[in-house]
Amino acid sequence: MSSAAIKTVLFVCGSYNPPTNMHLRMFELARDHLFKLGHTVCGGIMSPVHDKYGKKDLVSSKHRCEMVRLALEDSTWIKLSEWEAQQSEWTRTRVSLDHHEDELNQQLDAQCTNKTDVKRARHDQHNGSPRRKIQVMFLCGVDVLESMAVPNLWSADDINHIAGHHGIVVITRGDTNPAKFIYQHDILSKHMNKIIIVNEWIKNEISSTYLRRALRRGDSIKYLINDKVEQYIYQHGLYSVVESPHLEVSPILDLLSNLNNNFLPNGSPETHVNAPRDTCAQPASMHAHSKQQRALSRSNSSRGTLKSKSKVRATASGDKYDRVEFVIQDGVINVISDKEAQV
Ligand SMILES: Nc1ncnc2c1ncn2[C@@H]1O[C@H](COP(=O)(O)OP(=O)(O)OP(=O)(O)O)[C@@H](O)[C@H]1O
Ligand SMILES: NC(=O)c1ccc[n+]([C@@H]2O[C@H](COP(=O)(O)O)[C@@H](O)[C@H]2O)c1
Repeated sequence: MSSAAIKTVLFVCGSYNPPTNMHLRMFELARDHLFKLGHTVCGGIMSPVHDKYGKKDLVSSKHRCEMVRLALEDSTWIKLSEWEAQQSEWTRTRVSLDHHEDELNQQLDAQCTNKTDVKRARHDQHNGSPRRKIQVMFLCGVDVLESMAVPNLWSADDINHIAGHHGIVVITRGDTNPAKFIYQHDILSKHMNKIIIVNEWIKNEISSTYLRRALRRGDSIKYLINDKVEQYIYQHGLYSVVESPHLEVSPILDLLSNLNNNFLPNGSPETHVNAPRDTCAQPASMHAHSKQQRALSRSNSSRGTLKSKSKVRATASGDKYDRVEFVIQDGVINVISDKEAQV
């Protein structure tokens, strides 16, 4: 059977704590690469690890599965598998790969009502078992591949089976050299022909660790994670999130939208937000010292250069502040009072 006749399903197990955009990018990168090598990739599986895996800061699999489900709502070909999470204990990756491959092939066989097809499948024996029509390949980042050298973490037999039977697609991460690692590993080097390295040329160091840290500090995680997953994290207060960085500044946004219509197309200086009171006066997009500045900075930062032709005085309020007053003149926003609400 040629590699094009076997359908490939990519399988990634992991913590997904939380799922990041890079977790999904991995699938796209791998599919493009495999397509160029002549494989037919027909699906992807994300399999969140069991709670008993016991990794530090792991939130419950109920939340992690729900976050993966939300992240995948827009994907046409990658699906969540809750099988690992629903077992009574942690499952080795080899066992999970085998389970998903058997399950898919059985379902495909069951759909195969044509008797000759069934006969052919039975006849097509390979090492005593019916030849598979769907191959579930192990997709991982290079850190997981390298963990195969950690003593007692993976059994030699499992590595042999994962590389030899399933095949591995590995995505580069940081300044790593998977080819050298594979060469130095006795078992992996035996299966060099079944291990496909996909170079991520646009280095992307998004990790769940980085996002958890940002959330603990109240920093924004927008554009690193699916919007619905981000909302889910705030709604459920996951990862000791200190506050939503999205202060309610809609009145200011409305105001700026209106002002935009009054701005001249060319010629005026760039708009800056001057710091209120005694804080450093910097363009808000460079550094926001106070919460008010952060709020204004967010409302401004995506708008680029604004051109003003008139002086405007206005006030706006948010959920934490009862009133922010500012004047816009010659493209400069001057905050003139920023009274914090008494709670
Ligand atoms: N930026 C990345 N580049 C390449 N692979 C990645 C990247 N982020 C995650 N992966 C891969 O995604 C899979 C699942 O990742 P998992 O959620 O377990 O780890 P992680 O994102 O590194 O999380 P943490 O930071 O919590 O350790 C692993 O194979 C991991 O190597
Ligand atoms: N022996 C094994 O099968 C084995 C060992 C280590 C990690 N893993 C898997 O790798 C995935 C990623 O784990 P880490 O986040 O610890 O790198 C998890 O889904 C975990 O189950 C499997």
